[in-house]
Amino acid sequence: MAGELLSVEHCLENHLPEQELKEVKRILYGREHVVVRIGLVQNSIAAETTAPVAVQRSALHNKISRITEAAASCGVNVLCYQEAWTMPFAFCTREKQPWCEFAEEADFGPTTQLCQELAQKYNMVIVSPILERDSIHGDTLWNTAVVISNNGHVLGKTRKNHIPRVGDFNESTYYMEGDTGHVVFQTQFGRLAVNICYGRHHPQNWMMYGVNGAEIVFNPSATVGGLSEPLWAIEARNAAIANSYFACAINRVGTEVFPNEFTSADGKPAHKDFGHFYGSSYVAAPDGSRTPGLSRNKDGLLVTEVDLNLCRQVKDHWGFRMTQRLDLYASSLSAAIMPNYQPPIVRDSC
Ligand SMILES: NC(=O)NCCC(=O)O
Repeated sequence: MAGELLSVEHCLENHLPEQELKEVKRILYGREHVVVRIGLVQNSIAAETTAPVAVQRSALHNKISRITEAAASCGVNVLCYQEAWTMPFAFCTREKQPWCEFAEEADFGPTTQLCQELAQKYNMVIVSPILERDSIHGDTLWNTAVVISNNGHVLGKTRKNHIPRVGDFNESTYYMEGDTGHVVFQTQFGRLAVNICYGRHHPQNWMMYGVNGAEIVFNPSATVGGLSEPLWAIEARNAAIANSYFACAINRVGTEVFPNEFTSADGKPAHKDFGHFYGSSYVAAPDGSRTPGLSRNKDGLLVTEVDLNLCRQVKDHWGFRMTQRLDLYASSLSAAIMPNYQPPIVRDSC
């Protein structure tokens, strides 16, 4: 043998077949900790809202392709974009046209095709939240996240369960309440789920992804400072703690100005913008720690490494999942949703 041995590991890696190497490493070093590099993307729109739909979408495709390349150069394994990333957040307008034209098929639309190319090229799982057009079911629109495996295949889709009816978030005008339940996607880099935007105000929505085994739950959002900023830092972080998983909150940035005025039905003057989308994307861990947030007004890519084994360590330490008494709540809730339900309120008869 020429020269000094570089290291035992190097020698093993060079000479052992993959499966045996794994087993030898387990015997030598103990259980392998799964470290996953997560990327979150927050961005402003890339063209005027008056530009043709195809121009607006392609400008966003270009911007996001560049950010995805940057994520790849940081070694990101799983990348998630913001809610309805291919379009301005036009739901405030209540106009159907041209905004419904942004909807596209989840399985084979142009955005999914782009994400498939990127996922395969960079060996990266991509979570791509879009406005979905489901032509098989009567052209129904949904607010959907498409999950693309790192081999470029569409792993599946999950739809937004809770639709906001607050302020200018008039989203029920555009798409239906999701019908995919609380799907969890087993990927090479862990079990992922997606709780889209307004679902973050519903602890039971977060909870169900945990019940179904998620280790990382993304919350791609679009929300404005005047409405939700005081809640932002709390909700995903609390979800991570309560459910012993990693929670990743993503919000878009900038102020989007629309061609026609709309009102907020509050007696105040009509206006053309939604307010400021405040970014501030972050990742929270099951032990309650969190990353700093991204900027309130700049495009950003947050890259963070997470050890998925922390989910189990925290479960064993705190026991929140073990003590959560799902049986108690299942029977209480089954009773509470009945039309003739009488809440067990004990009243003072005097
Ligand atoms: N997109 C969306 O669901 N926004 C609702 C506003 C919020 O939840 O802060």
